[in-house]
Amino acid sequence: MTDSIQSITILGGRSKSGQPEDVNLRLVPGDLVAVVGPTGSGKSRLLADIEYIAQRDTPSGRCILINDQPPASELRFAWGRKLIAQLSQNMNFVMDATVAEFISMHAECRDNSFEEAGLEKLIGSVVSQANRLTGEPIHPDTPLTALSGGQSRALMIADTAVLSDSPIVLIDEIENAGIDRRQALDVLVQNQKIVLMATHDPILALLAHSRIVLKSGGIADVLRSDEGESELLEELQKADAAIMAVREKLRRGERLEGPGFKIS
Ligand SMILES: Nc1ncnc2c1ncn2[C@@H]1O[C@H](COP(=O)(O)OP(=O)(O)OP(=O)(O)O)[C@@H](O)[C@H]1O
Repeated sequence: MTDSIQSITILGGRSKSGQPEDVNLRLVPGDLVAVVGPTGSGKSRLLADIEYIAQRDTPSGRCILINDQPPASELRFAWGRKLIAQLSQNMNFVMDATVAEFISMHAECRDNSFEEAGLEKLIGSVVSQANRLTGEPIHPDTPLTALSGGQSRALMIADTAVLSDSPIVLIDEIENAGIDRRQALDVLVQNQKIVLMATHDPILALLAHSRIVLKSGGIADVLRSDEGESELLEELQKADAAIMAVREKLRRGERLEGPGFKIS
């Protein structure tokens, strides 16, 4: 399905108070968008509108175009549930299988015509993408239940990027533990997903190419990163790296005195 979706367009509806939204936002594969706003501001509604390919028939009155057109009704309902892959914070495996068996099962659910060599290549590709994201390498013959939290998240993200046929990936904050968040977003974007990420984390929001600002159920603004924000991102990433280094020392049971860092 990814091949058949070249764009998603959000046409504005109205906020909770009926204020019209002045929005015509076209997203293409490889776009990374943050969705920001306080609790109750309508983040989930916006994402649900995309998932249902709303045709001015949801509370927000928004219209979603696929490839610049309203979808034919049979496609709307066939696509509906498959449009969005969700990556949530709680990613733990409870299946009694190895990493390679899990990837094979997922691949075969999608397409059961894989030759053994093709499958091996696919497993290698998912595992190597996952290993870009985590400090502790994953091996194909590791049991899923033996993966750490960071390794599980990395495998889920790589599996979604490489194997899921959903063109849109919705991310609920990526926890800053055991995983390289920048690489995680890169893996999805490089695999031509349209990534929408609801977040309150300034680093994640600034890693996005643009951000949708929600207020009272309406899209109040769509901001694009500028030079000032790129500089701020660099500063925040330095501070983040310093905190991570201290956290690592804490984990190793070391004392936490100097060399300190200052945020002026
Ligand atoms: N444009 C809108 N018109 C009418 N109702 C709306 C609109 N946007 C959101 N709502 C409704 O407002 C309520 C809160 O919205 P929603 O759950 O999407 O907020 P949220 O930002 O995801 O909140 P949280 O951060 O707490 O999860 C929901 O009942 C939703 O259906």
